[in-house]
Amino acid sequence: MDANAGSAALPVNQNATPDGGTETRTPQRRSLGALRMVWRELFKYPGRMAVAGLALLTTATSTLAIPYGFRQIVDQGFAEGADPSAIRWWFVMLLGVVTVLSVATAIRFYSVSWLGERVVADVRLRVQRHLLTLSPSFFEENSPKEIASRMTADTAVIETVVGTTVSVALRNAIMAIGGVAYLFVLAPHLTLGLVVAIPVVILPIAAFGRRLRVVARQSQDRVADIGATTSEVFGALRVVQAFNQEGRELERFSGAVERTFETGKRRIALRAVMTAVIMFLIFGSITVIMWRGAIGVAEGTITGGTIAAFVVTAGIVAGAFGSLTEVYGDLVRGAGAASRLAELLSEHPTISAPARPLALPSPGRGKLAFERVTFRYPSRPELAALHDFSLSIEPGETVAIVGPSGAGKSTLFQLAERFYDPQSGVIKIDGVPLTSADPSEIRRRIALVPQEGVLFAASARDNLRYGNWQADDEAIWHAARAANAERFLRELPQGLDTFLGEDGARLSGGQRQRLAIARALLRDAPILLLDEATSALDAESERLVQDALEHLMANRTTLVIAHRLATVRKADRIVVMDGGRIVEQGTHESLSQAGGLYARLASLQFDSDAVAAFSRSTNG
Ligand SMILES: Nc1ncnc2c1ncn2[C@@H]1O[C@H](COP(=O)(O)OP(=O)(O)OP(=O)(O)O)[C@@H](O)[C@H]1O
Repeated sequence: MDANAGSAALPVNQNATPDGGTETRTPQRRSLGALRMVWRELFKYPGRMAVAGLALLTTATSTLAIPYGFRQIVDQGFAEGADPSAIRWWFVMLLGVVTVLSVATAIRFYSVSWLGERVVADVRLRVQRHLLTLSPSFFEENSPKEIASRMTADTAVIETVVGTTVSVALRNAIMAIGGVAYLFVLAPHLTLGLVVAIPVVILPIAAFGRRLRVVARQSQDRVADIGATTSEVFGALRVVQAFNQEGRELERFSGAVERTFETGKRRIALRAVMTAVIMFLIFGSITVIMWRGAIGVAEGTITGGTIAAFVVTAGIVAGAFGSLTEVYGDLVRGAGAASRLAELLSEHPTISAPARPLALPSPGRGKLAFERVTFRYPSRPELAALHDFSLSIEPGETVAIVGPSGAGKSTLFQLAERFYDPQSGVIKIDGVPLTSADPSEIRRRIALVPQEGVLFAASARDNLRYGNWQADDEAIWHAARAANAERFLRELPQGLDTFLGEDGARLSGGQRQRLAIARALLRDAPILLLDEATSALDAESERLVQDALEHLMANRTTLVIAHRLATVRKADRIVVMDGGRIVEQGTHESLSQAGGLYARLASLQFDSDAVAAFSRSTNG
């Protein structure tokens, strides 16, 4: 995958659910080699693995010791004239084995599951740490939803592999091998018969199991459809009721419910048949063995205890083989999940610091220059978002960028933050080309106020400190005051500790903007990139935001994508862009009078009455 060539899109996740049916796309994905990444994580915990391994061995051997105990008890305990002390001894032994088995099972379960949880935690951390270094362009081409599914569902599959599958595989392999060996010791003839019978029992069960999993999956998908229909209807209940569509929506829902029922019916029918077949095969083979055994007992070639031990061991062996047939499928699913995570890890950041980054002058002056920059987004190589673009902004200057949609205004910000590198030309901060500096240094010189004040699901304090994690409460209140955010912050139920909730749903648009401004104030960077919100605010809120912006822009180099008349009028210079080029430059007065693109845009975009009044006043 070559992210630089703009083809960073990951293959679509085929199936990241832990419950089966993973269809991986490439043969390479089918190989279990992808699980190497998981083993490597696992081997970081050798002590825990040793405990798990020991417990595993103990449970497997003590499980096999149970039929041995049975044999002794039946042959000696139930025999006529048996010695009571011998009986006690064998029962005590059996209880001892059961105790060891129980304790070892608990230890095995805990250590193996611990490893599963730990490995998944480590993988999640590793992937997240890596993803945070990738450029925003990666997330344009790969949906965050898809990546989130890898972080949750795929890692859950890996947890199953480590926490269950591997343990099941090892334990059952030991029990199958040990069990068959013991069976041969007990009754070689019967065992030969059993060796033939096991595949006859196991194969149909495995085949049924696979079919059942597919149908179970379809069943789950239908249930998910019900969920989707429900959330859609209730999410838009006002529209549904306003258009009197309740009846139609119920019909649609009933369709989804009936389809779920039909799939469910197929699943339970299959399960019913499967149960009958399995019961017949299992109990049928036990009956046949017992029958052969009974003949052996009658002929005096075998003891009752041996038969008892044989049946119990055969059950254990059959169960072990049954479990082993499922292991491969689980491992393949795990390998698919691991390779999807490995893909994320192998993604190289397109933007990184040079080996020997140049230091930016300190303290920063705030000069920002674009020199003959031509830039095409990797995903749209045919279109130049900036075309031979040059613009130099002096320290402390405020430049307003105006232009129609798609002119390339936001692209300037993307390049100034070095989220992308241009194909030609250079961008400099304080005379240093961005490609020669450390990206984190560059970004430290910039405060960004996006159009929509982004709020994180955290306290108001942390949302503000996003600008500067070192800021104390005094600095926070100082910034809040300057951003006209103090009053509403003080009125929050727990002040700065108030949780702002996902998407900051508890704040109005204007309040969010002022919070974003306060955050940028705390950042206290020499360069300000301000994307003015287009959302209309009421007059009072608008005034508060404008006033806050003035505080923010003071003594800073400001590049503002302007949507407000007040902003362009205060700017030192207005740059009018179209098609990735500068088409006009000047002040509001000069550009309004020039009658070009700016004058046209201004009359549409800004408050037209105000522009008209302004034009009248300057003309007369
Ligand atoms: N991430 C992207 N990938 C591909 N093309 C993009 C991307 N972002 C913007 N473009 C394209 O680049 C051109 C410039 O876009 P840009 O966002 O800079 O315009 P803008 O002037 O900010 O527009 P608006 O005012 O609508 O936000 C447009 O043609 C746009 O379609």
